Amino acid sequence: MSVEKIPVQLCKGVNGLEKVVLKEAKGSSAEIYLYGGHVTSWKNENGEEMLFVSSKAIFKPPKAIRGGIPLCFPQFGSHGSLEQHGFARNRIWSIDKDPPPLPTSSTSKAYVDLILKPSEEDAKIWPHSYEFRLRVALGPTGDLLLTSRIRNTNADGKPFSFTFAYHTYFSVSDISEVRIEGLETLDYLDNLQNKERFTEQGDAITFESEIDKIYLSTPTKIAILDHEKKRTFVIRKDGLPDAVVWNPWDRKAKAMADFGDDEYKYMLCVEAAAVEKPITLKPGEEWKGRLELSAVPSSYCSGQLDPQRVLLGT
Ligand SMILES: O=P(O)(O)OC[C@H]1O[C@H](O)[C@H](O)[C@@H](O)[C@@H]1O
Repeated sequence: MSVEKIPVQLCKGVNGLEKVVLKEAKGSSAEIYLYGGHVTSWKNENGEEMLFVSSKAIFKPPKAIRGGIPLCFPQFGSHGSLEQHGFARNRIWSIDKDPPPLPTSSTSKAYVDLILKPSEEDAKIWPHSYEFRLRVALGPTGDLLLTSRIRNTNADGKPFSFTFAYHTYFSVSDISEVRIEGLETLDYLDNLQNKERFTEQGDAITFESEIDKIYLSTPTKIAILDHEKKRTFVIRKDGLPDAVVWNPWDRKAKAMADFGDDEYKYMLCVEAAAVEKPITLKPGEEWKGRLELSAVPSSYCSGQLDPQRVLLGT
């Protein structure tokens, strides 16, 4: 079904960096910087900000913006020879004026298509040709939809492999009042223990110290319950089997120049990712990774919310 697209507004953001503003008819909005193809804002129809961006975020290349949804490609973390999280989040993307059609069930009218291709410099550090197309869309109920399409365009017949994450920083009212449903009993690699493999215990994940875990082969849906705000973020993902959970806590927060000392209390990263099993593409092949974020009211007080309903619901 073709829907008439709302024209994209391009304007100047922090430090004069260009950004796209998306507005959906019922009032939800999003902002995406061409620097990094980086979503830095997602507001619901009441204008409430759902994502966390540090008050000390630098908004100046080559440093990635601290917060929002950094794109980790072609490498997640230090799982490889490239710089931490690869380089897609440190490059200037372009608006893709004539993208290949993207079959989607969404009736979204507010969306933008961005594209990143390697520069000659990039080819020196990662000797491959690719087209990375990102569509950011607002759904009719204010959901935020990200679709990444990465195609191998190598002319030399060479395949390439990569790891990937949507490194989402969620805004939370108080990290000690947050829990994650959907990752119970899963295996994970603990970045705080030399990436050793462990098995998660059987109930919701809560937070009282630094956490940096890559949960493996997770369900499609994960719920993040914010008790104080009575709000549940629901993550739906496709093509991204893993999920990274990260909060730096106080010591690491103090060590990050672009992060406030106490900001760890107000954020939580739950990152839809493909890390354990790198994705390999032959020339001409394309990978698609989808992320759908929604924020639903959760009558969570005294455990009334039935997380299974949230996770198993439609
Ligand atoms: O500071 P950055 O390069 O953005 O990385 C921030 C964090 O990203 C991920 O969550 C990794 O699992 C963490 O180990 C890392 O500290």
